Amino acid sequence: KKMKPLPPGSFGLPLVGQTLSLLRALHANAGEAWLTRWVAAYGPVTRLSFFGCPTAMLAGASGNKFIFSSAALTPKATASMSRMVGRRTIRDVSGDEHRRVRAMMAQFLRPDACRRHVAAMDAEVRRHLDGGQWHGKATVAVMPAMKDLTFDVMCTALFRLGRDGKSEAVRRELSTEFQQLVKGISVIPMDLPFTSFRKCLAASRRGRRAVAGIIQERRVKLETGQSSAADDVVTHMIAEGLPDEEIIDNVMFLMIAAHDTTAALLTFLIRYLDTNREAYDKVVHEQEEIARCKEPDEPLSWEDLSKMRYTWAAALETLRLVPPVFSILRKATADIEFGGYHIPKGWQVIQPMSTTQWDAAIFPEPGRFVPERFEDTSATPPFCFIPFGGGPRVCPGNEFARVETLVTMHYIVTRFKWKLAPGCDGSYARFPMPYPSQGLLIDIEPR
Ligand code: HEM
Repeated sequence: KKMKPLPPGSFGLPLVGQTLSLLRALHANAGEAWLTRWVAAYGPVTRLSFFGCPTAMLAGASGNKFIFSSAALTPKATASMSRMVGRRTIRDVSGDEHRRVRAMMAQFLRPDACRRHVAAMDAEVRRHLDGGQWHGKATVAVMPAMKDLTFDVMCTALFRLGRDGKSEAVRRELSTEFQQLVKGISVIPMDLPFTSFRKCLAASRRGRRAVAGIIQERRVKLETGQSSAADDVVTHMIAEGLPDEEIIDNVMFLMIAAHDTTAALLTFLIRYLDTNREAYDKVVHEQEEIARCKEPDEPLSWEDLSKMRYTWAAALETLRLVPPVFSILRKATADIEFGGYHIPKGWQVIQPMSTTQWDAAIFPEPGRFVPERFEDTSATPPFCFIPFGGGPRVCPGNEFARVETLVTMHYIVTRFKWKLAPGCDGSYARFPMPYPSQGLLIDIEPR
């Protein structure tokens, strides 16, 4: 059988390839334009070189379908990510082992589990908005505030960290170390004295020690009958016999996956609602209707969340425009063929979400914020809207993120009015997570 040709494109300069050019575009929030130019020049299946690795880039819905279903593609973590969280996470295992670890997490992320998290999330969100970062403040830096909030929601709902003196100290320690170590994911992994990467590695080591302490404490409780496997994800993994090093790696990964992404979604939703008053008014109306039917201080219920259809449509539109995860990255474990081209074993395969989510043929006027597009999600063509990925690796935390987003937006919208602070233009850069300039400064006033 005659071998198909390699995809068209260029590997650019040795080692550097297109890495600096694309990273520069992402930092200038021009990544989508860069990709559009590349696809226009070479087509929907192309080759390029990224971080010194030959890479096939797929654009379009059929590429998405392929990347989510091919058994010859496995998730690939960047070297920086592996150094920060470890090499035995859910992303590093496949087949039965992957299904086993995923099931352990899903136990606490499925809709029925999320239903049980609503009360804890509600209390945590109120605690934040009543606390020093929002209450009584004239100006808020949204992204840092949202990172703090989503980190605490995750610690409370998923890891059952309490608020007593010792647990509070562990929480703050983890928060400090994670704020530092997430920066290490987006830098070149050069472990040299005085580099920012080395500082992040030190934070990662301290974070791991703190997680190891939690495992030790949970094991004692489990063995002495003070807790059960159903209590929290760490105890569950211990009861399932996962080795400690794997529990640490998975907890490190979960801690990043569970808070940074949702913080970005909330931040950009607040930004888009500020500049789209019609959508803002509809969200306010929906949330006030819910608040009107409740006693003061009565927590939100699962049923209340089901009434927040427009607010969730606005969140989905935000995920279309600014997906927190920029692209799906895989590695070919065997030679593969796609779209008439040969992709050799060992190559990276990358699928940037914007190639469908910003395609005017799929989402007319793609730069406009139109939540109505998602009022009926069945109208979206398959494999075109993929902020949570797809296939067997689809994000298992999507329901957790939905519930957390809706609870948070309910209290922000019903308690505050906001507008971008003078001097804050709402622009953002990608590292590759989107980060707004000045953390998105808003002026707030109580409603
Ligand atoms: C707006 C919020 C979120 C977005 C946009 C998001 C997006 C994603 C994406 C794109 C993937 C990769 C899928 C792939 O490679 O095919 C993923 C994987 C994952 N996410 Fe999320 N995520 C979010 C929130 C969460 C939350 C809240 C959690 C946990 C509480 C979570 C846990 C995970 C895990 C464990 C994986 C790995 C799944 C696997 O490999 O089987 N995510 N997420």
